[in-house]
Amino acid sequence: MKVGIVGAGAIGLLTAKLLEDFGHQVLVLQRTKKEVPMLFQTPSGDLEMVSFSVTDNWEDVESVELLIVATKAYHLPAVLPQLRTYPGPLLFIQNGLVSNLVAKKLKETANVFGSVDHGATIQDGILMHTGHGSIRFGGEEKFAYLATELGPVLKWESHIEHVLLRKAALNTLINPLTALLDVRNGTLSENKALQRAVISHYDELILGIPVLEELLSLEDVFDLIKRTSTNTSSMRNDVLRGEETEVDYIVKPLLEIAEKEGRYLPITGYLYELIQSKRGEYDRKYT
Ligand SMILES: NC(=O)C1=CN([C@@H]2O[C@H](COP(=O)(O)OP(=O)(O)OC[C@H]3O[C@@H](n4cnc5c(N)ncnc54)[C@H](OP(=O)(O)O)[C@@H]3O)[C@@H](O)[C@H]2O)C=CC1
Ligand SMILES: CC(C)(CO)C(=O)C(=O)O
Repeated sequence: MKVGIVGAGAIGLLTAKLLEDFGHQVLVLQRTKKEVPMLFQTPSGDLEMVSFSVTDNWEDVESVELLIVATKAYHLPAVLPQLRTYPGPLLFIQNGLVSNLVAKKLKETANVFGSVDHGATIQDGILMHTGHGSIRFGGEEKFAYLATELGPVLKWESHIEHVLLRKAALNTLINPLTALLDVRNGTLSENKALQRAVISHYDELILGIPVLEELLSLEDVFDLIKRTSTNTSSMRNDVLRGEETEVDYIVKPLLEIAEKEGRYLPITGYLYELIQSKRGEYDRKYT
């Protein structure tokens, strides 16, 4: 299948590599022409040479059968207008809950949404696959064929909204704290006080958004923290680099979901504001 990927970042290139390994023809669209990694490191540490087909011309991806948008969520306001005339399907794989934004801006296109469980980063010109996982996606049933055509890289989920909500809750519990305290994920379970803080925050989320209780247990939360214990969360990474964060797409939608039911989430709201305060650093850098 001919697949286009918007964004030559860690997840865009990892997805390209995995799809190419299964025989698909992949073209990666960069914002501006830049060198891409030529080395790939597997989760077990083995190195392989890689080569990607890249372009910075949107016209080149017009004829693909699927376009995967692998930018950060905060890039979407700039990217979505470019996608208005694309016939689709479009697969959005950002962390967070972006479907409302996409639906508002792209009324005519066919959109599906996914969640990435892989870990990936680009360091010293090497694309590193730091954690095995999958890309689960879903939406209108008529797009389930994509999972069959694309092979094991993409897994169809009939209730993708639950997968995305669960992931947003996990990211809300882990990312802001690690970013604010400048600690790796594992510290949240190793430090007893932080462990208690995560438990209180979890209790608040399941009281405020009751459906979460069926989707996410406290054990799941600490299991993920332990599995990613050496990770720098994406929010901590963004804050450290003085970049924008995905807080408006991960944390804010949870506040809004609870608010619709007349509930306020004080811990979540407090963390949201503290992360927003870091935005000042981003604004100072860019304005
Ligand atoms: N990395 C990980 O382990 C995981 C990431 N995710 C999620 O996946 C998404 C992608 O993350 P990740 O790959 O790490 O992020 P990166 O920052 O590595 O990649 C984002 C890429 O998008 C590119 N981009 C931005 N705007 C445009 C544009 N207009 N046209 C073309 N390209 C553009 C950026 O280009 P430029 O270099 O020019 O800025 C950058 O290369 C995020 O939502 C993240 O939360 C989810 C699970 C794990
Ligand atoms: C799962 C976790 C917390 C891994 O670091 C992540 O998705 C992130 O950092 O955004």
